[in-house]
Amino acid sequence: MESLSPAIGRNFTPPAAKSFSISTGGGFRLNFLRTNLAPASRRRRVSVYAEAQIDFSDPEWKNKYQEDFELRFSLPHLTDIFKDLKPIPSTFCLKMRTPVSEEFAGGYPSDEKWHGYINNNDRVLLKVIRYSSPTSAGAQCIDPDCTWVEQWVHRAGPRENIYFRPEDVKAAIITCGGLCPGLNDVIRQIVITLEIYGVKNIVGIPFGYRGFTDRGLKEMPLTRKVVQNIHLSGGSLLGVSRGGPSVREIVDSMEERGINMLFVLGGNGTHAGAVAIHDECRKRRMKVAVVGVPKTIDNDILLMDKTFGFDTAVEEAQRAINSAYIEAHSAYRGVGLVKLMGRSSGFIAMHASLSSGQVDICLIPEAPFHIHGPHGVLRHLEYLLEKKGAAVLCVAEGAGQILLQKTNATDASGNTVLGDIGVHIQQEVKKYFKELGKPADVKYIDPTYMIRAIRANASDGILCTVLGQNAVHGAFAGFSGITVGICNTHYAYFPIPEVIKYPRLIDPNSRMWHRCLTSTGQPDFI
Ligand SMILES: Nc1ncnc2c1ncn2[C@@H]1O[C@H](COP(=O)(O)OP(=O)(O)O)[C@@H](O)[C@H]1O
Ligand SMILES: O=P(O)(O)OC[C@H]1O[C@](O)(COP(=O)(O)O)[C@@H](O)[C@@H]1O
Ligand SMILES: [Mg+2]
Repeated sequence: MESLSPAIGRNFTPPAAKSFSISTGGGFRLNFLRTNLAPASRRRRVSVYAEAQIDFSDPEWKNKYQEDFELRFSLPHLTDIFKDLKPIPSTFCLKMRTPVSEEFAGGYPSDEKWHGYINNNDRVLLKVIRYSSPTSAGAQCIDPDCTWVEQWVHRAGPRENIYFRPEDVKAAIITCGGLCPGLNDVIRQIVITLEIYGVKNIVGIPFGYRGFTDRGLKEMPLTRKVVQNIHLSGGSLLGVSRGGPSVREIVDSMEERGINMLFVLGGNGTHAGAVAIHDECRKRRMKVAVVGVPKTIDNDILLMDKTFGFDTAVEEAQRAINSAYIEAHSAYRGVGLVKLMGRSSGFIAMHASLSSGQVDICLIPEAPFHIHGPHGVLRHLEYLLEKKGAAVLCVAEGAGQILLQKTNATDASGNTVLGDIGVHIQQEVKKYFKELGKPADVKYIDPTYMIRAIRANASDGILCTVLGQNAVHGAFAGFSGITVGICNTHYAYFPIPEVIKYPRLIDPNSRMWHRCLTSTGQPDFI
């Protein structure tokens, strides 16, 4: 369960638009705009935050909210810019199993009896819990009464009509940011699906966005043969990087290379880049589809059940926890300490703690804690050593940053370089027990890069397959500036800005975090 923007307050979903307003009692103000359903481009243009309050005494507020939601989640489409663009029947049909011929003289293959296409009006329900009160655990409410408001997003999948002739397509795939299990699986599925549509010109851009401009980095031709076995190893066939050229330089390079489909695999930074590329292409009136596939081991993208690689990371993290447990329990007054990834969200730490059942203390960025003092982590550790003879701590890398010296350093992408909370806790534990004059044998494990570099497990393999295929379907359907995700076990397209407004966080009042606390038995460290 993600928490909401701290600026808005945990029980309220941030909507957008102007001309009617929501009063929240939380002291924030939101505006709504009443519009008739206009073409997607026009609707998006008018959907903006503004400064007025939603009036819940207005009997129409719910309808207005839903209209605005529809507007915010409408998908940018090539026809927003190219009004006269005419679709053609899809070349994607699984009844056509033989290789697509070089010439499409006889028209594109199709089978009228095949019901494998998604209707453009199909929708997926975004929120499935009906909270009856804002005080229900983890409740996300729009109004103070927590009224049920349906929120629908666009169903992903192949459409009957497409907006690119496969022989005109030059598709490029790029992987940016840090590694994540499953990148190769997604690359592989994108290539395979493009080929099924009949695309022959597919390339990989090496080492993230910098591959567009760095001299000496050549694009890599991709075929089914090239990608056939790449999912058997971790990492990215194409390589990754942070930082890189400006959006203008990237789009210049795309223009030069004749790229008209770009598949961008990355996290929130990469997706911000993808939106900027999409906007720049529109400005230049380039007929380009930019489609993202969210890649973040931290699982910090909004609105999705999970992102690919997360399950694998949890499974691998659990192994590290198990080692820490064995070390701690085999030592005299042993303390096992594991640091896991999670820049601003503690999902891996929470899920690995839950799945292992071996963790006594789980620390995440979303739940503040004291190390020292009567309610601090060290005092509880002392209690655990007395009671159980050993203890296991699991800490997310972004936890407790307030306790560390700030460096103000940033990486090439502008992300803050975090202090090492794992090392800090290790030192503090040693110091504390030394001063107490009691033994404590601390074993510290930092499996970060080992976790990130492994290949995807079976469930992530399937997730990557579906996301990769849907990314291609979205591009052929003429959408651009969108991304794809799993939503209540179904697959949906989202306009990119909606999923990167802020990092998805654990709600400390959610059932999942409460379950974790139940499992570890840890107290509040405040
Ligand atoms: N706001 C932004 N606008 C455009 N590009 C961005 C933005 N933020 C990050 N990027 C680019 O996206 C790439 C990946 O970003 P990074 O934050 O490292 O990883 P991630 O995508 O996993 O969050 C980098 O090449 C970076 O330059
Ligand atoms: O050392 P690197 O490569 O910069 O990566 C470290 C960061 O990558 C992450 O694993 C995930 O970051 P991204 O989602 O941006 O790739 C963070 O948890 C961690 O802080
Ligand atoms: Mg990021």
